Amino acid sequence: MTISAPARAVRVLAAPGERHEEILTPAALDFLARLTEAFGERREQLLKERRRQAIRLASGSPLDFPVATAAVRDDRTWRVAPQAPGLKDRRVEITGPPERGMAVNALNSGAQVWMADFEDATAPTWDNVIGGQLNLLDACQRRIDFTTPEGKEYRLGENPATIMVRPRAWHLLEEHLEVDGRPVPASLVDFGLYFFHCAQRQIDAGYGPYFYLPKLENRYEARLWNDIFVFAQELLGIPRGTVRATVLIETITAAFEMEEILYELREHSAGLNAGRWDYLFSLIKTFGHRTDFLLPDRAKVTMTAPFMRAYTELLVRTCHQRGAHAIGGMAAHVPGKDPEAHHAALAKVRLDKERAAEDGFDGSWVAHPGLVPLCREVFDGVLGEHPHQLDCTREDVQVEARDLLSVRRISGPPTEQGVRTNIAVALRYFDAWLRGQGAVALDGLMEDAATAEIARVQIWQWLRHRVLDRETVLRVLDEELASLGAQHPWAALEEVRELFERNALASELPLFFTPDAYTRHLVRRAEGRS
Ligand SMILES: CC(=O)SCCNC(=O)CCNC(=O)[C@H](O)C(C)(C)COP(=O)(O)OP(=O)(O)OC[C@H]1O[C@@H](n2cnc3c(N)ncnc32)[C@H](O)[C@@H]1OP(=O)(O)O
Ligand SMILES: O=CC(=O)O
Ligand SMILES: [Mg+2]
Repeated sequence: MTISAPARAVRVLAAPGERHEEILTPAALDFLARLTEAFGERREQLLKERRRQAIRLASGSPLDFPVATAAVRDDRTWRVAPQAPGLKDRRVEITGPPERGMAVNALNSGAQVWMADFEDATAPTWDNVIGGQLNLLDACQRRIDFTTPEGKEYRLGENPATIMVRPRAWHLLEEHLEVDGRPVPASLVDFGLYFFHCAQRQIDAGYGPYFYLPKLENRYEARLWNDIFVFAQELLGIPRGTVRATVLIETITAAFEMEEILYELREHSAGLNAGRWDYLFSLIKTFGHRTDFLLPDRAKVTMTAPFMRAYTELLVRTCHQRGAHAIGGMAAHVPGKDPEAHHAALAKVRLDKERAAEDGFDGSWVAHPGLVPLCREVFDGVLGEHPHQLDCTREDVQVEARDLLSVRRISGPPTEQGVRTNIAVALRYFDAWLRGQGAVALDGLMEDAATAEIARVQIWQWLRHRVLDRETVLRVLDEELASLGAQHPWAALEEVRELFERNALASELPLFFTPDAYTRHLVRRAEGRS
């Protein structure tokens, strides 16, 4: 493979780690430089457009299905690309960070797909980012087997799951790589390195380079990804249309452009996924200033709330009308060690998967290998021998803007327990994230960047609407920090407190906690070495 030199070079601003040179090859860095040159500016324009849209919505502009694209929605003839090898049957998809042991466990779990996650489940330390790429490269080459110092063996089995990679979202930067003195967009790093090293290898193995795309806010961001796919395929001599990508519908604005997002990506589309946690976060962030969007304790905002039903049913209908898979999101419960809690968790996950399968979803996410058999059993019950239920076109579903925005029916103030839980979750998650762990089990629930965002924006929203007072928050904050310190004497309590205060107590709500926390705490720059 030859790539002619780009006008500008990538500088690596990190000390060389073990085997990093296998990923950060001159050709791979040139490829990243080309992607950055071609798309960096457009990304910045789109981030500005996000801010403009947020201001319009905050000042009362209505959110509705776009008039400008009515023709795309009305045209019943277009369909997305056919299902690619390894993506026809997606009844169970396991997600998790691309950490080595978890990668082997996920690939062997019996799920059809492993979503290797650089986004919600990964704290983007440099070692996690490059280590994750190494694990993907090793998995593609079937050389990922290893034995731990304690003697535990990890061996890749015969029928591993199909790999889909979720790069970090558009708002994040990778500060250990620079082009022209500026950090490289993290999405381009995660996409680009995996594509560069593994696209051809995956094709040779009978699959392809497959992706999950997080936190898109509109059709223009989908168009940007499509253009990146066309460009990357052309540059590396990979046939156009080989890439497949499933877009997470996990922002409130994207829910109004599901058809358009599929349309923009149609030659590379592998459907949509209902990313419920970021969706709730986005809803609170976008409309947090409005009293009719005051949400109660997180535990009370379930998938049966009418506005969540409208969102998931519209997603299934939209996908199936266009020949695309609809994949259900994540139930937060994970198996526990205590038998009673374990059974209760499994029962809750089962209900969630049953609802998804009956609604017409073609498969669903699980957070843990122990949930794979349950999810498979539920979807087997509905799909049988069929790989999907695309013929369930949900003509019965009619969703209007007000259905997606009808939060008032469940709105209300928090309970004291709800406040404490949010503070505890945010603190414990921040602590784990600062130590390089992007997903944790807390009180039987999977917590990751998306759920931590909900925890801190709910506190912010409740304070803003004066259904919670600052003294209570500060008192509970002290108590929960003390409890965290007692359980984890190594916890970075001052940094955790600061993160919480900056992200939950500021008068202006930070859009995400991750960019600032990353720059302050995770970046470990060394002198540039190239
Ligand atoms: C909102 C969203 O975006 S959802 C998608 C993003 N979030 C995620 O992907 C979270 C995925 N899940 C996880 O990371 C984990 O399940 C956690 C952190 C919640 C819990 O992990 P643990 O505390 O290690 O659970 P537990 O002790 O029960 O694990 C038992 C074994 O299963 C493995 N395991 C647990 N979850 C996974 C997973 N998702 N993938 C692969 N292996 C897993 C563990 O590594 C462990 O393996 P080992 O015995 O070889 O060490
Ligand atoms: O990424 C998934 C979500 O629920 O957020
Ligand atoms: Mg998400």
